[in-house]
Amino acid sequence: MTAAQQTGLVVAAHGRHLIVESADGSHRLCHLRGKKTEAVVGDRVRWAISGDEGVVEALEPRRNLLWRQDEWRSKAFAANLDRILVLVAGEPMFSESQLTRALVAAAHAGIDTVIGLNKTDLPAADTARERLAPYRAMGVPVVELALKARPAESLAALQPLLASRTTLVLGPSGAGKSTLINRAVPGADAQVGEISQALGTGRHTTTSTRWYWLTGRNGALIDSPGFQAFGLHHVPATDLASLMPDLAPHLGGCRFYNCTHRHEPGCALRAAAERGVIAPSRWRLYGELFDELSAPQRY
Ligand SMILES: Nc1nc2c(ncn2[C@@H]2O[C@H](COP(=O)(O)OP(=O)(O)OP(=O)(O)O)[C@@H](O)[C@H]2O)c(=O)[nH]1
Ligand SMILES: [Zn+2]
Repeated sequence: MTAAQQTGLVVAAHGRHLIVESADGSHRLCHLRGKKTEAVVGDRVRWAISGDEGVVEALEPRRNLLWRQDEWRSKAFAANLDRILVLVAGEPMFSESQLTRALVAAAHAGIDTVIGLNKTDLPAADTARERLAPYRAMGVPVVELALKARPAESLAALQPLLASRTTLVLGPSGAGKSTLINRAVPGADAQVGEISQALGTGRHTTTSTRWYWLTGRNGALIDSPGFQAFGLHHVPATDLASLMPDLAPHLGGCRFYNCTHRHEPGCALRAAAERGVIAPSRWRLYGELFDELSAPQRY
């Protein structure tokens, strides 16, 4: 590190514009030097003052990086995460495909996941709970929440999971992400306002990812848009089963060592699905995702 360099944490990113937070809590608008580097929220960077702004000169090595890759472009969500909280609800009813994609991407990046079932005050929560049964059974913790109807109780349930960790919050539109941030982060609106102003984006834009400190800096939440098109093209199709905790235990039992578990005879995973050990919805999603990931790329 040269004398002029300082270290900082990326707390917001919008294209090549970043907000970097220094150890004293101050924020500065920074730009990335060079075309090759790409920084995301959660990155630790080295930067130098350049007039009123700053230039990010290097990224510290990342512990992990969650990203999605669609057919046409890849997008990094955030780096150096301890956990991903996937927020879902019965109304609007969550998509099991999106949930599974998020869990596979997290497993691929080596990041723990927890599911938050929000809006448990609504009758549709019963169906949502049933749809989550296979996920509970495979060991993904499911926390029941009613962030608007019973905020204190919900935050108390989340507190042990969020404390002293960096948690990325993902979830479909309407699941309650903003409600969570506003309840868990006093002054979240002010933080957003300050950052949007610095980045020159609209106050309510949802196109950028942001870091929020929890009270006393005892952990942080990262809010990120982009759950809808959760492409997994960075995951090799042949790795998919090993990234699905309900399928993985059956690997190694197939007749063919290179079984794709799609059409081969003597497939141990198919046998498990037929016995009902693997839930029908999960087996169907495996097939859909495998075919998607193994299809020839169109670009
Ligand atoms: N009944 C009920 N409604 C809730 C609960 N939590 C949030 N809501 C409502 O659900 C709606 C969506 O919540 P948001 O927090 O805006 O959801 P979001 O995930 O941020 O959605 P986007 O901003 O579109 O990404 C709002 O009208 C909330 O008031 C809850 O526990 N129970
Ligand atoms: Zn097989």
